[in-house]
Amino acid sequence: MDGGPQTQEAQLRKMFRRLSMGNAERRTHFGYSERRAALLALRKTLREFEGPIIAALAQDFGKPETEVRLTEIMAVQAEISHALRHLKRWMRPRKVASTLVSFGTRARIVPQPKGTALIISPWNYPVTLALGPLVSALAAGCSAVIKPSELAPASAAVVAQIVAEALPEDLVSVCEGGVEVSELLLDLPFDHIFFTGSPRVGKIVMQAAAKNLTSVTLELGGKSPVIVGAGADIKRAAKMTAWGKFANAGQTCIAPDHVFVAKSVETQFLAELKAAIAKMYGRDEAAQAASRDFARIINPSHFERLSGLIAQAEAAGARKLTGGASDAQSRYIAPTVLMGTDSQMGVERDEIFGPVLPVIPYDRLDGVLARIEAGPRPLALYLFERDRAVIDQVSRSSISGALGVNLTLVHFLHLNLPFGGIGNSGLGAAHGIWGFNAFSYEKSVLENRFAPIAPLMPPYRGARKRLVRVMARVLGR
Ligand SMILES: NC(=O)c1ccc[n+]([C@@H]2O[C@H](COP(=O)([O-])OP(=O)(O)OC[C@H]3O[C@@H](n4cnc5c(N)ncnc54)[C@H](O)[C@@H]3O)[C@@H](O)[C@H]2O)c1
Repeated sequence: MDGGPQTQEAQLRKMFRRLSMGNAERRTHFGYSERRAALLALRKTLREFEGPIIAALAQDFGKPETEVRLTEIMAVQAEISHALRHLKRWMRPRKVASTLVSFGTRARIVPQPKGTALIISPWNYPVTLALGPLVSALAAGCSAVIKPSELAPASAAVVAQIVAEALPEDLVSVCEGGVEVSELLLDLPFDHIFFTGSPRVGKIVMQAAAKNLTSVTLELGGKSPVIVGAGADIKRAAKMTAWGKFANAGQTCIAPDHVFVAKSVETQFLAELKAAIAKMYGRDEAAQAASRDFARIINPSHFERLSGLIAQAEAAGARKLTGGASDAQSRYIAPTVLMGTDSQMGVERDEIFGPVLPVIPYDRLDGVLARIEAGPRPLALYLFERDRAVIDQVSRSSISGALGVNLTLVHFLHLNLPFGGIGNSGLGAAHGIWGFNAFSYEKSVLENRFAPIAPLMPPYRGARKRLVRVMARVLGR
C-alpha cells in the first residue's frame, strides 16, 4: 500500500467496501460451481508459481526446496483437493429431526458465508498459512483480505502475485505491510478474522475484533512438549523429534519445543538423537553449516534472541550435547541440543521457535503431566510410547490442541482432523470441514407445516393452562 497513514487508511476502507459490497449477491451467486472454479484457479496458479515460491522462501530465510515443496506447496494443494472433493457435501443444507416441542415443523441447518474475512498470517510458513485459510474462506463462499507477514517480504509478494493472477480483486485482496497495516485492517468491520501468529498478538486481535463483535479463529503458538516414555521405541522417538524440531530450523508452531525423557532411557535417547541429527544434517559442524536441508533464522533480532537463550542457559549451567555453532551474517544456528537446563532459564520458560532443544530427564510421568497441566495449554503434545496403558493415560489426562503419538508434525497434514489450539494456543480450528465452518455461519431454518402452536398462546386458562403444565412435566422427565 502506498502513501501516508491518511491515504493508506482511505485505500484500505475503499478496498474493504469493494470486497464487502458484493456479499449479498455472492450469497446467491457464489455457489458450488463458482467456488469450485475459484479453487481450481488457485490450484493452477499455485502450480505455475512453484519456482517463484521456492525462490522467495530461499530469499526470506534459506528454506530448503524440498521443505518448501512439502510444507508450503503440497500442504496448500492438499487443502484445495480435499475441499474440492468434499465441497458439495459441506455446502448442503442438513435436515435435522423434529423434537417433541417442534412437532409439525421441518428443520434444516443452512451453512452460509459469513461475508468478508480478514486473514492475518505469520512469516514462518508464509504461503501455507496465508493460502490455506484462503482455501477455506473461498470454499465457504467468503471474500477475503490477506495480510501476510512483513518479516517474509519475498514470500508476501509471491502470495500477492498468486492471488492477483488467480482471483478477481473484488473477491480477494492481499495487503502487504507491517503492524500499522494490520492495525488499520483490524479497525474495519470484517465478518470474520482468521489470525495465525503469537499469543501476544492474538490478544490484540481478539480485543480489536470485540469492537465490531467480529468472530475470530486464533491459531497461536506456545511450548509443545515431547514425552519420551520408558516404553518408547527410542530410535523412532529420536528421529521424529529431530525432524519435527529442526525442520524449518525449529520455526514451526507445532515443533517439539522441549523433550521430557524417562531417566531409564535417557542415555540411549541422547545417543540416538545425536545420530539422527548427524544423519539428517551432517556429521560435523562444517557439514551441518553446509547442509542444503537446513533453513536459516528469519531475521537478526530472532537470531540474537536465540543466541541469547543458548548463552544464558550455558552461563547458568546447561551443557550442549550437540550444536551451538552459529553465524550472524547468514543467521545460521546449528541444530542444538541442551542438557541440564532448569525452569528458571528462558529456554524452559518461553516458546523457543528456533533450532534449540532442551532435553529434560524425569523419574515419574505423573510429575511431567502435572507440570504440563500447570503451564499454558500446548498446541501439540507428542508422546513416544509403546505401552497402550500409558498412551491412554496421557491421552485422557492431558489437554492440548493435538496429541501426536509416536510421531511429530504430520497431524498438520491430516485434513480429517481439526487443527487448532486451546487457551493460550488458540481458539477454533482450521483445515478441511473445520476451516469451512470457521468462515461459515450455520443458519437454522424452521418451517411450519402443521405445528400445533396456537394452543400455546394466551389467554392461559383451562385446557391451555393444563396443556402447558403437562408439557413441562413430560419434558422434565
Ligand atoms: N497455530 C498455528 O497454526 C501457528 C502457525 C504458525 C505460527 N504460529 C505462531 O506464530 C508465532 C510466530 O509468528 P510471527 O512472529 O509472525 O507472529 P506475530 O504474532 O508476531 O505476527 C503475526 C501477524 O500479526 C501481525 N502483527 C504483529 N504485531 C501486530 C500488532 N501489534 N497488531 C496487529 N497485527 C500485528 C504481523 O504483521 C503478522 O502478519 C509463534 O508464536 C508461532 O507459534 C502459530
